[in-house]
Amino acid sequence: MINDRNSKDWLGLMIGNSRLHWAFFSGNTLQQTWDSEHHSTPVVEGKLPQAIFPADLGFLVRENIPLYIASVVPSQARLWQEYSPAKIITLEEIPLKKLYPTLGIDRALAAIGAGITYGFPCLVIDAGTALTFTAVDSDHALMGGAILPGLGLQLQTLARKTAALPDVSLPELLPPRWALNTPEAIKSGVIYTLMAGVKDFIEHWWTQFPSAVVVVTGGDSQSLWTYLQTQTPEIAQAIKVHGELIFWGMRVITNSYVDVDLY
Ligand SMILES: Nc1ncnc2c1ncn2[C@@H]1O[C@H](COP(=O)(O)OP(=O)(O)OP(=O)(O)O)[C@@H](O)[C@H]1O
Ligand SMILES: CC(C)(CO)[C@@H](O)C(=O)NCCC(=O)O
Ligand SMILES: [K+]
Repeated sequence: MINDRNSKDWLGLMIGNSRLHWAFFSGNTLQQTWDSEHHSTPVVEGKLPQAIFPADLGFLVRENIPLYIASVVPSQARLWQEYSPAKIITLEEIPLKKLYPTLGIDRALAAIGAGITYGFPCLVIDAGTALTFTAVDSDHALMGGAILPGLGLQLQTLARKTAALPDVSLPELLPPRWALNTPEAIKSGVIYTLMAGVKDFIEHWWTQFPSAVVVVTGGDSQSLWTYLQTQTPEIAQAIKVHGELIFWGMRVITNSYVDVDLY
């Protein structure tokens, strides 16, 4: 029950480049997730701002509730340091091998979340502000990955850095490849080339580890999967979409993760 004040309650906060991603857990059970805007002022000591919570979770404001923070935006993370129950998750705590020091904590958490949920080896594609590939082998070692501008960022950058190109948003469905107007031409160019790249990375991954796990996560994961489903249904059917991978990963490194023998 969400409204029982429970000593096992905790919050997870993933600070991404576009926005904040939140999760409310009771012990191991993920109760609810939501997103909120980046903050501009520091959090007052010991008190979370009401504005971060959806209406039905307002009761959490009054509790000294533990908060686990993972951040890829240092200036945003600093705003939370006065909240004393907060703990920043670092790469050293992630039970994966061969992580390099500047690897994004979001990538490491999503990779461990994917491995624990679906098994190793696994490839995570995070379709967020940036789109990342993060591959982990059967020995739980980082094989490597890649970073490129995400779908939304590609569209925004084109509009911002050119005189004649307008802002366009991601379509729900895969657009026609051969466009006869400017907005459709932008959508086609960005989406078809990004999908070709995604397909190429997945196929390469499968040459390394035939039919191994591929999971798509992040703000644009559902759109990406819908486009793939139209363009290459055989690949879409073979991969998974999971919106909460990072929080699955966070659960592993919090004290409340007690019920599973991980390895
Ligand atoms: N309300 C929203 N605000 C911002 N982006 C949104 C929203 N709804 C969907 N999106 C899509 O999500 C994408 C950003 O993904 P996400 O929210 O995972 O990024 P993020 O906050 O930078 O997190 P990360 O750093 O983990 O990628 C954008 O390209 C956009 O198309
Ligand atoms: C690539 C992003 C921006 C994706 O959110 C983040 O994981 C990050 O800032 N990474 C640091 C660089 C790296 O992962 O190699
Ligand atoms: K930067």
